[in-house]
Order: sequence, then C-alpha cells, then structure tokens
Amino acid sequence: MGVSPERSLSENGRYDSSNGAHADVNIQSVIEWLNRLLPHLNLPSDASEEKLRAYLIDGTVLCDILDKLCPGLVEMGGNSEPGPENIRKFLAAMDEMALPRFVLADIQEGYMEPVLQCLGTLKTHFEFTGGKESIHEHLRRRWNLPKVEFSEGITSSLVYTATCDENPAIYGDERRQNSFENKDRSILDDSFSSESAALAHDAGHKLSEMSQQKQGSYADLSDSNILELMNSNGFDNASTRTLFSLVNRILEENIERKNGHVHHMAHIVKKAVQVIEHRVSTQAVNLKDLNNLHEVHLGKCHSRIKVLETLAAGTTEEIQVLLSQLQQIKIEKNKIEEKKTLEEQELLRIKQEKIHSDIENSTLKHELEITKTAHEEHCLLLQMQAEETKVQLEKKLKEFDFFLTESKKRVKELESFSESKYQRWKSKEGTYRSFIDHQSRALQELRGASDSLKHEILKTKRSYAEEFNFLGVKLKGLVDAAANYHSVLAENRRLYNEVQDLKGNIRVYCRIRPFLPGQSKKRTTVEYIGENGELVISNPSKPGKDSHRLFKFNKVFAPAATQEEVFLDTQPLIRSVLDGYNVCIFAYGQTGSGKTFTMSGPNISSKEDWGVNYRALNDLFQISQHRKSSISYEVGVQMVEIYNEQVRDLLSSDGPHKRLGIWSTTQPNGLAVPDASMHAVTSTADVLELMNIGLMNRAVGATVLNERSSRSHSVLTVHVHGMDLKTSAVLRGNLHLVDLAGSERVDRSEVIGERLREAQHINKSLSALGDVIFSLSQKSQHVPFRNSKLTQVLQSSLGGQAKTLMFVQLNPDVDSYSETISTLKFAERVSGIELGAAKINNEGRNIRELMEQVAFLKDTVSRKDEVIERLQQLKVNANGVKCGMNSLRYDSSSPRRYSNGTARHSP
Ligand SMILES: Nc1ncnc2c1ncn2[C@@H]1O[C@H](COP(=O)(O)OP(=O)(O)OP(=O)(O)O)[C@@H](O)[C@H]1O
Repeated sequence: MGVSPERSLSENGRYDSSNGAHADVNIQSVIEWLNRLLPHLNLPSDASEEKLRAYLIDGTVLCDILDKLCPGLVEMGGNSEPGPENIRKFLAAMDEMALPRFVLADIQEGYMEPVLQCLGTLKTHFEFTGGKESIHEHLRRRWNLPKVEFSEGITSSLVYTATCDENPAIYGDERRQNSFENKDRSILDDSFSSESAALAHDAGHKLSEMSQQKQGSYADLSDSNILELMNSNGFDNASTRTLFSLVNRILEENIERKNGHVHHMAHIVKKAVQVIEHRVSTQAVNLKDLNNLHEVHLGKCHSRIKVLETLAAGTTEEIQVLLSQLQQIKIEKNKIEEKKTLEEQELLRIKQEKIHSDIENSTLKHELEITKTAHEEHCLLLQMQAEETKVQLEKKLKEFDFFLTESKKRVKELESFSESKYQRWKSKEGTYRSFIDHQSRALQELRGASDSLKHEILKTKRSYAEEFNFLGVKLKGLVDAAANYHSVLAENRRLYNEVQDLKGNIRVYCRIRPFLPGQSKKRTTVEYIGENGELVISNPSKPGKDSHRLFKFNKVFAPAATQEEVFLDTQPLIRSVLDGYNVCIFAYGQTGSGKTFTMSGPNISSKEDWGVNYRALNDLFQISQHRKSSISYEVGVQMVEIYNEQVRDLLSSDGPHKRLGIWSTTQPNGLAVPDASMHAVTSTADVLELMNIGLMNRAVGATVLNERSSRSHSVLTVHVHGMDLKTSAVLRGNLHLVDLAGSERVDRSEVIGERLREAQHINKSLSALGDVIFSLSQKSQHVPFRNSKLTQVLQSSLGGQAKTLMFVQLNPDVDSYSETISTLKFAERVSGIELGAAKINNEGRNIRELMEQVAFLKDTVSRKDEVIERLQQLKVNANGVKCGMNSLRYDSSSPRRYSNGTARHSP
C-alpha cells in the first residue's frame, strides 16, 4: 500500500493538513497524473485548485479516474444526474478500497485539500500496485475472505454500511440517503447478506469467547480461531474491541509473514483502526449532540404548535370579523332595500308629477290656443295700423317733397345771396389787401421807428441807470436825513417856539373837554381837529352856509388828550421860569369847560390826574435839584383869589377872607400882591399841601357864596429866586397859574343882587384882560392894567417881558355853541398878539439894589394911589347904586360881554 506514513486522518476522518500531509500533495503532480490518466482532460499544468474543482465538481472525471484505474468498480453512465451522485459513487468506491477520501461538502464548498489528498492517495496507491490487483481481489485478500465472486453492489453495500456505522457523524445525510437507495439492493442480495452477517456474527462470538478464555488478550487469537469465528457467524455478536483485536491480530500475523511493504500496510491499518476507535467515541458524543438537537427541534415544534394554536384562535377572530362583516353586509343590504323603496317612492312621485305635467300641458295648450287667437287678432290690428301709418307716411312724404322744393328755392336764394356776399367780400378783400399793404409799409416804418426807439430806450436806459445810481446816492442821503427827521422835527419845534418867544406871541392852546358820563347822546360842535392847530366848529342845529367856522391856534388838544400830553407842550415854558423868565399860564373858558381840570386836575391824590400846576411845580423842583451844584434856587408860593374885584389870600393864616392890597405898577420882583403871604417851598409835597389848603379855602368860600369858584379867579404865583453860585448873579422868574372865572354871558333878566354883582365884576375883569391884550397887540403907549384887579395881578406876566400861554377850554356840547364861538373868537384875537421878546430878569448887584429902591418907591406911590382909589370908590358907592345898574351895557365884541362905561371896546 502506497500511502505516505506522514499522512494522518483527523478526528472526523478527513486528512489533516496541519500535520504536513497536505504539504506532500502537489497539485501539479496530481494534474500531471490526471492528464496522463485521462489525456482528453487536457488540464493546464498550472491550473489552480478552483480550476481543478471546476473539472471535478460534476463527479464524472472522478468516476472516469476510477473506471480507468479499476474498471467496473464504479457504475458508469445511467440516468442519474452528474454532480453529487457521481461524487458519491466515487466516494463509495474509495471507501470500498479503504482508501481515505473527502466528503461531498468539501468539493462543493471549494475545500480542496481533502480532495487533493484523496487523489494523491489514489495516485500513490495505484502507482504502487501498478494497477495489477483488482479491487475485488484486493478486498478479498484484505479481509482474508474466501474467494467469492461479489457483485459490485454487494461489495459496495458492505463497505459502505460498515463505514457509515463506524462514522455516522461524517456521513450523516449521505448514509441515510444511501441506506434507502441500497435497500433494494440489500433485498436482492439477501442471500449473501444473511450469509455474511451470520459469518460475521459467529466470528465475533468466537472472538469474544476466545478473548474471554485468553483473558482479553488478542494476541492469543490463532488463524484457526479466527476462521472458526468467521464460520460460526460470530462477527455480529463480537464487540468492536474484539473485531479490532482480530484486525490487529491479522495485521501482526501478516507483518510477521510478509515483507516490509506489508509492514507498512499493517501500520496504516493500525492507524486506521485507531482512527475508527476514535471515531466511535466521537460518534457517541455526536449522538448526544444529535439528541440535544432533537430536543431543540422538539422545543421548536412545541412553539410552532403554540403558534398554530394562536393562529387557530386568530382564525376564530377572523370568523368573528367575517361575521361582523356579514352583519354589515346585511345592514348595507337593508340600506339598499331602503334605497330601493325610496327610489320606488321617487318613481311614484315622478309618475305623479308626470300626471301633473300632463294636466299643465293640456292647460298650456289651451292657453296657447287662446294666445294664438289673441295674436292673430293683434296681427290684424297691427295690419290695420300699418295701413294707416302708410297713408300718413305718404302724406308726410308729400309734405317733405313740398319742403324739399321750398328748400331748393331757398338754397338758390341763398346761393345768389352768398354770391353777392362773395362779391362784396372780394371787393372788401381788395380793400383789406391795400390796407394790409399800407399797414405793412407802416409797419416797416414802425419797425424802423421801433429800432430807433430801441436805440433811444437803450440810451435812456443807460441814462436812467446813471440817474438811478445818482438817485440811489440821493436816496441814501434822504434815508440818512429821514433817520434824523424826528430829531429835526423836535429841533423845528424848538426853533418855532424860539421864534414865538422872540416874537413874544401869546401862545394859545385849545383843549376840548370830552362829554361827561351821561352826555353820550349829546351832539358835538367839533367838526374837525387838525394836527397843525386847526379846528372846525359847526352848529348841527342850524346847518347852513356859515355853520362851519375854522380857527387856528398853536395847538388843539382833542377830548382824548391826557394831562401828560397837555403838560408836555407846556413844559418848555415852565422850565424857562428857572432861567429867569416870567411866565403866565391862564385857563379861559365858560363854566364847566375844564379850566380847573387842566390847571389843577380832578384829583390831586392821583399823579396821573395832576394838572399843569402840580406838574409844573414838580418839574421846577426836579430841575432845581439837577442844577443845585451851580445855581441855588429859592421857591416861594402865593395863592390868591380875585372875587368881585377883591383880592384874597387863600394861604393866609388869617383865613381866606382877608382883603389884600395890590401894587399899582408892575414890580420888578413880580410881587403883584405884596400882602399875600409868601410860602417858601422846597418840594412838591410842600406845594401839594399848600394848594390843598388854598383849594379848601376856596371851597369854603364856594359853599358860603354859592359856587364862588366858578365866579372867581384863582391865581397861583410861583416865585423863583436863583443865584449863580459862581457869579452871584441873580435870576428871578415868576410863574402865574391862573384859573379864570367862567367866561359865559349871564342873562341880565336872570340875575339880581349878589349874582349880578359877581357877573359885573367878572365881566369887568375879563373885559379889562381883553383890553390889556388888545393894547399890547396894538403896541399902545398906555396899557390899561389898572382897570381890573386881574390885569393888575397879571401885569408882570403880560407886560411884554413875559411868556404867556392861554388854555382855551371848550365844551363840545351843541347847546354851548354860541359860547364856544365867542370863546374861540376871543382866543383867536389873543393868539395874534405879539408881546415882544421876553426878557430875563437878570440883575447884577448894583442894579438889583437900585431896582429894589425903585420898587419900594413905586410901591409907596402905588399904595397912595390905592388909598385914593378906594376913597373914590366909596364915594361912587355912596352916590347911589341906582346909577350903577343903568351903566351896564352889552359889548358884543368882548369875550366878557358886560363892562362898565369906562371900559374900552375890545377890537
Ligand atoms: N379833559 C377833561 N377830561 C375829563 N373830564 C373833564 C375834562 N375837562 C373837564 N372835565 C370835567 O368837567 C367838569 C367841569 O370841569 P371844571 O370844573 O374843570 O370846569 P371849569 O371850567 O373849571 O368850571 P368853573 O368855571 O365852574 O370852575 C368836571 O367834572 C371835570 O372833571
């Protein structure tokens, strides 16, 4: 036997390459061997294991190999499919030859090592025997069996069965399959089978006995015993161990008898036996495993049974579902039936509707018939109407024809008219053409003229620009001048006043009293008040040609003029008192015209209401205060009243009824009433106090004497004595502020007694004032100051060296119109008087002393004159009152209309 001693079988019967067996099997030598054995294969010498597997996988080549080596060993051909079947045949043959082999799975899974080992063994085996020994011979000899002709199948079956019994783990399924396939064969070869089985049984039995006799030693087994064993069919009953002993025995015997090659063979067999032993033991383990597997399978089966049971339960549920579905189907069926019933009902309803519609159809048909008849009738009517319309249209057509002929006629007329017009237009066109020619010529000329004009205009423009620039320059000058306008205006005013002063004119300011509360319905005589002192008076009761009278004064104060505005124009005069001038301001006007309002004011406790008196004195004190560093002023005040030609001191401590004497001539010191108490004042407060006393004294008189204030003259005299602190030069100024008695006429028939006397005296004094003013205006040599106490008192202020201002007070009431006119006429005359330039009472020391002496002398003379006059007066009074009354006469030209015979007529 040619198996390599190094080659060994693994536990599962495969060749183990780990012990080096596989290394000995050269794939190329196998391929070479195969090519030699089966030249038609023509295997590539460098073919890979995989390639080789491809040749061998269907088993045909393997069977061919065996057929070549041991013809008849493998059943070739047949109906069976190549592949696994052929391979199994091959493997069975290998088993039969007791040669190592591979398993089917090896080649199928590409595990080529066992395959190559198997082929290598086969190659070695047959190279070694040279192929001279048939397989049957080999087997018979191998097992030392009688020379019996085994059929192929029997041999195969025997070997196979034995092998499978020995190693069921390896042959598993194959054995099962083959056991079924070989069943028929076993039946066919029954005779042999029973024989061989009996033989084996006896052999085994005998072996067992022998071993028992020999106390378990196999070494004592003789050939005769073995034969006996075999003949008595004791194989079947023999234990495996006995069989192995038998095998060992045979082998050892053979070893002893045969040469070295046999020894090798025996060694292999020994080894094989060991492997078989091992396999048996592993078989037991595998059986256990199989048992476990069966148990696992059993468990799986149980679980499957459970699953099936669950499924069965599921089936019940499905049945229930099916039942519910059946129920639903039934419900749906019911629904369908209901639907069907509904549809039937619907059908019934439709049928009914159809009946209805049939009825309607018949009704409609009937109506149609009626309508048709009506339509036919209507058609007939329309036809008739159409015929009528046709007749009318024909008629209208005729009319239109007529109009057409008429229109044609008119068109012809119009054509002829338009022809004539055309002719006329044509002639006009000719005219216009010639006119246009003429115009265009004129236009040409105009263009020429316009060019020259343009030229002129440009020239003018240039000169205009120059002039404009020039005017600009001038305008700038004017603007500058305008800026100075107000200052210039003030300057003008000042200059005008200076001119007035130089001329010595008596200034006349006219002031119109507003209507008093409760007199709003009264009509005014004042028509117009001009800015420049113009005043227009009218008599609304007697409208006519001469109803308007224009007067012009230095200033006219409207009813709305305030006390301050009035004083502003008076202020310069008052200031000149401090410069050494004599100033006389008196208010003239009828009773209630506002004389006291202007001179004193309605309420001395309110500074705003202060009249000229208070404001003047306040101003004097302020200026004297400013000048006190250079001039020392002393101010004295006298306040007298002239009533019924008697002068009374309103500030006398003896009371207001003391009669005072008056100097007969103008005194240089201005003391017209030397007896009147002189009160030095240093402040406005002093003045206010004194004047309050004076007014109270006058008021007391008024109460007693029945509103005497209106019928007496009040004279407030302010004496200013200033000494220049540097030169010792003295300045004397007197300010007479006179509130005259009312200038109105008194109706002779209305007054008697005391009132008559008052009127006489007022008339006398005012007439005397008018006479004095007239004389002064005439620049007469003799001025009759002595005709009244008033003129006497005012002599120093009217005597040509003083500045005089008269406020003419007017009552705007229409009822006072004649008085107003009379007052204004008197004022107008006064305003025209030029007294001559005022002079300052500026005295050096010597002159002053002389003046004082002269004054004293004059005063003495005057007193004597006065005494004489008084005596004369007493004489006149004694001669009879009767003559006095008759001597009164009316003088229309004088503001005071009553005067005695001695008085002069006013101019
Ligand atoms: N400019 C004026 N504004 C408001 N009221 C005035 C004005 N002038 C005069 N009156 C009022 O008119 C009334 C008469 O004025 P006033 O007594 O001054 O007149 P008169 O001329 O002095 O009268 P008589 O001659 O009787 O003294 C007074 O109630 C006075 O307040």
